[in-house]
Amino acid sequence: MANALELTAVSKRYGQTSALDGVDLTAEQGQTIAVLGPNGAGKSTLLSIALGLLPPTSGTAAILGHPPVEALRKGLVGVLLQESGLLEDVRVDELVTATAGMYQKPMPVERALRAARADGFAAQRIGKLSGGQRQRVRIALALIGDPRLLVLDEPTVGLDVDGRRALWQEVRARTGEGRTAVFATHYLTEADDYADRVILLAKGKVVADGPVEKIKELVGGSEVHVTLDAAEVGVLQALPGVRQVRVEGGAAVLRTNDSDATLRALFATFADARDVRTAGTDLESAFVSLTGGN
Ligand SMILES: Nc1ncnc2c1ncn2[C@@H]1O[C@H](COP(=O)(O)OP(=O)(O)OP(=O)(O)O)[C@@H](O)[C@H]1O
Repeated sequence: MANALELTAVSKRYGQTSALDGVDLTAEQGQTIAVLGPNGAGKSTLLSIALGLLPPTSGTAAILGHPPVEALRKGLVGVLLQESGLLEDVRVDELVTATAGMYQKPMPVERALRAARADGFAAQRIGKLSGGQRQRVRIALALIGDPRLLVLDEPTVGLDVDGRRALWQEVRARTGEGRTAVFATHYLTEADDYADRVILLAKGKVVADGPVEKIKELVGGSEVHVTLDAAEVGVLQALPGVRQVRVEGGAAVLRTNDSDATLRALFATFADARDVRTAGTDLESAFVSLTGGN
């Protein structure tokens, strides 16, 4: 069975900027994959190259065994890009119906509208819609071809709770049937809740790739959060067990292999240590640690 998506040694340069640097990615059919990374990490560039919308400087991309442009032409892919333009003067149902006509085996228009929670304003002109309603229309357009692969760039931006829940319900139903979804997001909880696998990008490189649990394990240990009036990072770094220190507002966050030893030394060294709490590694901490704290 062909992979849903395969990127091999993909690099993209814009002048001096290296947007992607030797990225390999293989997505099997039936997976839901989240692409995470700080602003400018290369997520949109990766998705655009995967879709054949942007040529790589080097490397290759394939969708279900086809060159991306051919896969798009065959209607195998549904796409939602950030803030893509929509025709303003047509009704929502007219636009979705016209788009359905471009696919060989589209899903019924009503079903796509319902799945995207756009059925309540199907007769409205697009020009009159709110930002979140427009995003629902983009989702309906991504779904209408009943594609084997969905590629979604920050799909839940601007969506309310109901819209988000509906989207993930649809994605789950589709991957349950062996279809594939790849989405970029800044919402780590979405990756945690809905992705089988996370690809973590930083400065154009894949810094981690695997199930959410594996990504958390990569960082390992636990964290001690503490408020101090004044403390030098170097002193905190030297406490027993501590592997990494970062400062968040007035609090210091110590990543440690031995939270008991760290806590004992912390209280012995700093009389003003307060608001102390410890936590296991969550995806956010792993993200910060693996992407260099951006
Ligand atoms: N058309 C372009 N011309 C020049 N540089 C670009 C262009 N598009 C992207 N870049 C640069 O490539 C890098 C990756 O950008 P990209 O948009 O892929 O990041 P991203 O991870 O999607 O960011 P965000 O989270 O902000 O959406 C950035 O340094 C960006 O400035």
